[in-house]
Amino acid sequence: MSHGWGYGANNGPEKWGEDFPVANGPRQSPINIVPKEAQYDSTLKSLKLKYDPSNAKGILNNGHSFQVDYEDDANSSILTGGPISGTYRLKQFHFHWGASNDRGSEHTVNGIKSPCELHLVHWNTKYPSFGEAASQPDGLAVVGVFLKISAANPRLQKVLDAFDSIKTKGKQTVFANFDPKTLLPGSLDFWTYDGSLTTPPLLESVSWIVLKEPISVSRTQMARFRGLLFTGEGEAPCCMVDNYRPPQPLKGRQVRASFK
Ligand SMILES: NCCOCCOCCNC(=O)c1ccc(S(N)(=O)=O)cc1
Ligand SMILES: [Zn+2]
Repeated sequence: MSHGWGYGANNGPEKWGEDFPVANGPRQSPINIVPKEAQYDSTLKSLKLKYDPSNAKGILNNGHSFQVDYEDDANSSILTGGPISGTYRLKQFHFHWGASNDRGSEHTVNGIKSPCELHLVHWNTKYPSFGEAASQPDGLAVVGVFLKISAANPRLQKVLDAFDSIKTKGKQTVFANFDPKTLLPGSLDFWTYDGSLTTPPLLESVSWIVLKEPISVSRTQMARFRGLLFTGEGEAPCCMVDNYRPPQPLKGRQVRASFK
């Protein structure tokens, strides 16, 4: 692709392999999760998420999604337990969503898409930085949470209220004092498997931890996600929708479940 990657017909997931050959690698993400084929693993520890709301820095429209960035120069917002060993620091969280409520998530369950999926991105502190960790097979851990259409989710309000300030690509604004733990469902039961970043550079460095229980989002709230733009100020506007990669071949990987 002469132009940058995206989600359009000319630069979307079917084309990413041209610039990023790992797109056809052995541990690509997302995947379709088939609960009946997941193996319950009693040795999996419970997930431990300890977040410091004051680590929240800003919210950015990066032209592919929007992300909330966190201070990661200390072990104050961390993930431990689950399938991982050691301590992983929260770097950012972001979402993927569809143009309509019948699609939008990256992982699917029994082939079913959700309208939206939240990703909380963490990096292994055995490496000096996120960038270093991102190229290591045990470098990253991403917690995925499905959003399903139901009552409005008040926990999303602060994020939604920032959208007017980050409508176009490259815009960012201060986003302080936010605890991502408030975005998690009641149960931390999860599926886990070895995978990759779901956007270029598609690095095969992610321990995926996908929560079984979704959180809610209303139709109106989803409509506000779709008001963001892929495009920059002054460019012909293109709505930020369908920014999801479809499921990739499992290639013999085992999906484990933390629950029976
Ligand atoms: N700059 C040093 C090397 O960095 C390589 C990592 O790529 C940087 C930008 N991408 C990401 O950080 C990044 C993070 C998470 C996900 S996802 N959707 O898999 O959770 C996809 C992409
Ligand atoms: Zn993501």
